[in-house]
Amino acid sequence: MSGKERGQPILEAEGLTKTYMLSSGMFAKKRELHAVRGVDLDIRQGDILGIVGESGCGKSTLSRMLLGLEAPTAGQVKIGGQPIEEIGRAALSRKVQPIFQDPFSSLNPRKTIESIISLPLRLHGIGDAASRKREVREMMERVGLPSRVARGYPSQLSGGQRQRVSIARALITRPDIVICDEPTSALDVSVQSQILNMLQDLRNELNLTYVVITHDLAVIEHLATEIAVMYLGRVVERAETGRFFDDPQHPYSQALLKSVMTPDTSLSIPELGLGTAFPDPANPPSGCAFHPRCAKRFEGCDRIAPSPVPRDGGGHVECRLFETPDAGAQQEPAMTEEI
Ligand SMILES: Nc1ncnc2c1ncn2[C@@H]1O[C@H](COP(=O)(O)OP(=O)(O)OP(=O)(O)O)[C@@H](O)[C@H]1O
Repeated sequence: MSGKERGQPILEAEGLTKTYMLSSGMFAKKRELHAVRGVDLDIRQGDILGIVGESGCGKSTLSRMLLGLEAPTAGQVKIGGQPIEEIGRAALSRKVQPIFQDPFSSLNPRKTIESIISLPLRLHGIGDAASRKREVREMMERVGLPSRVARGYPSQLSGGQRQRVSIARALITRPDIVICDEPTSALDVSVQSQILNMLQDLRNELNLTYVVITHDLAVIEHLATEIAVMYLGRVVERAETGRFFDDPQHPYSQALLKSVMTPDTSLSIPELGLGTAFPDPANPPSGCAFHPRCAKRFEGCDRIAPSPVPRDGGGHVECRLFETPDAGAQQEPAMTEEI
């Protein structure tokens, strides 16, 4: 489907950039760390965009900016076409809600489950005590929590139940967009797919749009309609999920997919066989940031930054191989293993 047929984006990022200034002492010169570098995204109603990449590539920084929790250094986020600075904090938190990775640390241990789930309603002054109670019970039922746990505390629940509580709390004000940062990585494997299936059902029932941040391609394959692959603060490939898994185009995406074949995807992206470690965002490689690890690099990749090239079926790939049709013929000998 073309972008036009799918209607206007509900969430957009335009040239979104975050540069942190690092100080290494009172008299030392500050250094710049480019966490997110000019990211453009457009997410349509009902989409589930999975953002994947190695630790340190900028996923969480990007999600904090999408939530309005962190101001960008440059660029902007729009919801329904309106810049988020114009929306105001209270209205914004009714439109966009986060679900965090660790349901235990994000739930107040001294509050009852009912009080935790109803907090956003109370903060926004929605309803009276009786209607809030009804809303909470209804939402608990939707997320598969038995009503008897309402008067219990987070420590009495399993990890999966705690994540159901944080999902109920995120959805109680009926947001349009939910930003899920590693929604299942703290959970037992047996519970992960239950939570992913539930997120999918809730999206259909409540007309939600998700951005799912993860290092785990299995989560993307299970849940996402589209994928954005991040590398050192850039989205280096964006595609519809099925097309991506059938035909990953960026050499980094190909290495990521290959890594899924290794057994332990639970803690972080496993060894990618790329020869060198993820680069330091405070000292990024010149040209294409991926070139030191790329088995397909060729003349100029160490000097010239690639530009996005449209992919068949929508999305883009940011690799000079696709800008220069005969580039493969000029490949430099690779220092890394074949991908
Ligand atoms: N407040 C901050 N001050 C300075 N540097 C930061 C800050 N927050 C993040 N960074 C740096 O920005 C880069 C991107 O970090 P970010 O947490 O967004 O990556 P990530 O892909 O989410 O990683 P992870 O999966 O480990 O959370 C990293 O090098 C990180 O050290």
